[in-house]
Amino acid sequence: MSVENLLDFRDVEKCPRLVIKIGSALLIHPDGEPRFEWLRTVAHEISGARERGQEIIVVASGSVALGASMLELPDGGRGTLAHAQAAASVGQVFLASTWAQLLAEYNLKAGQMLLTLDDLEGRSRYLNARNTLRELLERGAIPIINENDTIATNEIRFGDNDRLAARVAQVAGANGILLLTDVDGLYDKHPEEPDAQMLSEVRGVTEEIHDMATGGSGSGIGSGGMTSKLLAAEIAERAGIALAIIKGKDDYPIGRAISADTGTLFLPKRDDNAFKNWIGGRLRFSGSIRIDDGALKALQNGKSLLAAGITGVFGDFERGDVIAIEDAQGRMIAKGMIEYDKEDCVKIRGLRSDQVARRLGHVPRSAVIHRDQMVML
Ligand SMILES: Nc1ncnc2c1ncn2[C@@H]1O[C@H](COP(=O)(O)OP(=O)(O)O)[C@@H](O)[C@H]1O
Ligand SMILES: N[C@@H](CCC(=O)OP(=O)(O)O)C(=O)O
Repeated sequence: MSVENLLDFRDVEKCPRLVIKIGSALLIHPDGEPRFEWLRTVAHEISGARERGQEIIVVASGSVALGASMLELPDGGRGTLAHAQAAASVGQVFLASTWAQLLAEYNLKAGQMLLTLDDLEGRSRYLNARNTLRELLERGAIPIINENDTIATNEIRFGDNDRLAARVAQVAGANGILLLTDVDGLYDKHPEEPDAQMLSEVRGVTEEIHDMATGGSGSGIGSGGMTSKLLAAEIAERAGIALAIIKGKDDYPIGRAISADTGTLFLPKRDDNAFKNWIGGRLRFSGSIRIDDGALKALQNGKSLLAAGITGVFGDFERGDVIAIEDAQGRMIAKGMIEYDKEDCVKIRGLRSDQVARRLGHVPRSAVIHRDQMVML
């Protein structure tokens, strides 16, 4: 299962989970008015994807540009950090409600997540983001993600929604990322230069590729320019996720670019199971969990590990550590990222889910180790 050409981004088998990033320049006219009708065509495409069974996550820029126009701030709100933060605060309310309204026309629910890149670095916040994304997707909602610009500092200036999209894709275990922007793809030099040529495929974001990006945003509405898209492509490449830069200006932009096969596709280095590869590659564990025969059978059938099947807890570990799973005879049968620390595991071993809630006094994660975060040996 991996994306090898642009057409595959629409293929639910090859790309069951897709991140779509929409740049500010697409969302807003130069006079600051939102492009509602255009956005409705994107909502239509998202609903079509959901109907095909594809899970969609949206990374939506535009809060600063929208808020700047609403607050009548100069320089698109990017003159000072205080302006950008105030603009983002006002613009985000509008941005999120616009998405909610347009998706509702297709009977879809929007779930807002405001993140900073830092949120995805720390282990427990990473896990929280991962679980929220998973829950939203399982319930058929569309996560609408933006930077938490009212507190972010560097990100708001450098337009890191491109990198945020790549990190979100990694956290969500997505198979593909589409960066929709106001240019048809990556050109070998600034697209306004007369002999500039578009690249249709990139294997490896080398120095030479980075050198092709010049300056910041072309429109002056966005902020990252091609530079931040290439940084995103590098993250995606390493994470084993295919990424494409496509033109998003026209109505129904995704279908249009994909059927015409125009855009720049960045091929991933490995297959799309980078997270499991990472777990599978772990050689040292801070602890282990012993399970009974019933749980062993469940795991062999692709299920998650529940507290009820745990018979022993060894070593010392924190939530988010990769630990070993042993069968009743003490043979290591799997590795996985654990959702509880050692102390809680001891408290809940052998308990049914309703008993776990009572024992810990809070609503727990349904699984002790989720199947997406487990590798059988
Ligand atoms: N080599 C290049 N190929 C394509 N676009 C480039 C290149 N170098 C700089 N750019 C500029 O990057 C812009 C896209 O970035 P940006 O305006 O930040 O869009 P978005 O708001 O979608 O993130 C293009 O409009 C273009 O002017
Ligand atoms: N988070 C900011 C946008 C940051 C950003 O990456 O912008 P863009 O280059 O237009 O995708 C906002 O909502 O205005």
